[in-house]
Amino acid sequence: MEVSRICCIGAGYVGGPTMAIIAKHCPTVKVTVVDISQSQIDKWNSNNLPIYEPGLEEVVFECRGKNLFFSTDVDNVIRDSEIIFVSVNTPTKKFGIGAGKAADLKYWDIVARNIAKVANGPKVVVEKSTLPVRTAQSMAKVLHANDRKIHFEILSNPEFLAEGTAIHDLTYPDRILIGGNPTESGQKAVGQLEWIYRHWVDDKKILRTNLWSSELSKLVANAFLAQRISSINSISAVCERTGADVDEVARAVGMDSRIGPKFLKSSVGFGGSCFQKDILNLVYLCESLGLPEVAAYWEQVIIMNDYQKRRFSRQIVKCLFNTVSGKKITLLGFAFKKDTGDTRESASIYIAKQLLEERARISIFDPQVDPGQIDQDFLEYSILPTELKSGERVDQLVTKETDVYAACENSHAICIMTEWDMFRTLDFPRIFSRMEKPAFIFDGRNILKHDELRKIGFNVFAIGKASASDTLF
Ligand SMILES: NC(=O)C1=CN([C@@H]2O[C@H](COP(=O)(O)OP(=O)(O)OC[C@H]3O[C@@H](n4cnc5c(N)ncnc54)[C@H](O)[C@@H]3O)[C@@H](O)[C@H]2O)C=CC1
Ligand SMILES: O=C(O)[C@H]1O[C@H](OP(=O)(O)OP(=O)(O)OC[C@H]2O[C@@H](n3ccc(=O)[nH]c3=O)[C@H](O)[C@@H]2O)[C@H](O)[C@@H](O)[C@@H]1O
Repeated sequence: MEVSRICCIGAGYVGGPTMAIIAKHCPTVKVTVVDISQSQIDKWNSNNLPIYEPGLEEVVFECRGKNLFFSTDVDNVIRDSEIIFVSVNTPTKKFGIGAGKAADLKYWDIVARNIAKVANGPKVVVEKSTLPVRTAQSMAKVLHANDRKIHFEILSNPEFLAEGTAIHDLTYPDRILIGGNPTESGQKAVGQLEWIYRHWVDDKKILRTNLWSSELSKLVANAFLAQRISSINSISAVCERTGADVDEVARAVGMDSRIGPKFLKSSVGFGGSCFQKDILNLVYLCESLGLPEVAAYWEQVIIMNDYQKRRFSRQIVKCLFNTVSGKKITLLGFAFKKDTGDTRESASIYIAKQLLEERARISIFDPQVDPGQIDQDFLEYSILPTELKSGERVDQLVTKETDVYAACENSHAICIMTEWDMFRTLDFPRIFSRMEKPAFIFDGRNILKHDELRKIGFNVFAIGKASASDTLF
C-alpha cells in the first residue's frame, strides 16, 4: 500500500496547509503542490507565504526542499504522481443554469481534462475540494474519455479544516472521511490514502464510506455548523427585545451535552468562502431533486445570516440619530474571522457597503488584511456607491489605516467586525478622548467589556444584549 509520490493541484488555503502537514508526517513521501498561478507558487517558495495561518510557516520551512515542493510544472508533476489531490476553488456559479446557487465546476473540469490528457499511467484522483454530490461520476466520465485506456480511480476526501486553526485541525482531525468505489481497485485506492493518514491519525478516526455519502457529508457538515450560528443569531434579536443576554442563553443551552457549547457565538453574521456557497449548493441540489421544502429549510440559514448583517448596519444608522451621512465610522477587522487574512464573504464587506450607501465615511483597520486586498474586495463586491455626489472622492469615503488608533481618530462610531484578540486590550480611554461625541461602540463580536466602556463614556451596542437598548433608547 505504500505510496512514494503525491501531488496537489491548487495551492490555496486548503492545498498548501494540507500538503505541508502530509509532508511533515510522511517523510518518505515526496509531496508537490502545483498551481497555475506563478505568483502564488513564488510566494510559497519565499519567506512570505501567500496565506497567514498560525503555525504554517514552521511546517513549511521544516519540509520545503526536503519532501515538500511548490511548482507550476503541472503536467510533469501529474505524470510523476501516484495520487493526485485536487483542491482548486469551487465558487458559486455566477451565470447560466443554477447561477447564484450551483457550484461552478469549471476549474475542476479543466483539471480533470488536463489529467486525462497528460497522465501516462493509472492514477488515483482525490476530490479535496468541496463538490456537489455525484461529481465523482461526472469526473470519471471526463477522465476515462482518453483513448489510451488509462484507469483512474476517484476518491472523495473532503477537508474539514477551519481557517485560523488549519494546522491544529489538520494535525488533530475529528475524522478523516474517505469515499471510494466498492470495487477492488476502488478499495485499493482507499487503502493507499488511508496509509498516508495513518502516519499521524488514529485508525478509529478514519471513516470509509461510499463516494456519494462522502461528497454529501461535507456539504451537510458545513450546513449544520452554519445553521447553529444562524439559530443563535436569530435568538440574539429576541434577546435585544426582552432583556435576555445571548451569551448567557448560549451558555445555558450549550451545557446540554446533546447540544454542546461550540458554534453558538452570536455575531454580526458568518462569513468565509464556504458556508454560504456550500449551503447554496445544497439548496440547489434539493431543488434539482424536486425537494422544495428541504431546499427552503436550508436556504433560511442564509436568509437569517443576511438579516443579521442588515440588522447590524441598520442599528448603527438608527443609533447615530438616523443619519450617518458624512460621519466617520471605523470598522475594526476586515477578515471574516480572527487569525486569518482571508476576507472572502466577510461580514465587514457587507456592513461597509450598507454604510457607504448611507454615505458614511469608512475607516478600516485589520492587523492581517493587506490594504490592496480591501481595494480588490471593494471592486469585486461593488461596494462603492455607483454615483458619487459632486465633489465626493473615493479616498474621502474610505480610508485604510495601518495604525488602529489612527483609524479611530475623530470617529463617530467604532464597530468590532472581527474578533481579533488585540481589540480586547486597546486603550479605550485614549480612543474615547479623540472621538466625536457622543461616541459609540458597536460590538459585532461581543468581545469587549461593555460595562467598562460605558464607564469611560461610550454608548455601547452589543449583539443580543438588551442593556444596549436600555442605554440607547
Ligand atoms: N478555505 C477553506 O478553509 C476550506 C476550503 N475547502 C474547499 O477546498 C476547495 C479549495 O478552497 P481554497 O483552498 O480556499 O481555494 P483557493 O482559492 O485558496 O485555492 C485554489 C487554488 O487553485 C488554483 N487553481 C485553479 N485552477 C487551477 C488549475 N487548473 N490548475 C492548477 N491550479 C488551479 C488557484 O490558482 C488557487 O490558488 C474549495 O472547494 C473549498 O470549498 C474545504 C475546506 C476548508
Ligand atoms: O469548508 C470550509 O471551508 C470550512 O468552513 C468552516 O471553516 P471556516 O469558514 O474557515 O471558519 P469557521 O470557524 O467555521 O467560521 C466561519 C464563520 O462563522 C463565524 N462564527 C463561527 C462560530 C460561531 O460560533 N459564530 C460565528 O459567528 C466566524 O466568525 C466566521 O465568520 C468550517 O468550520 C470548517 O470545518 C470547513 O472545513
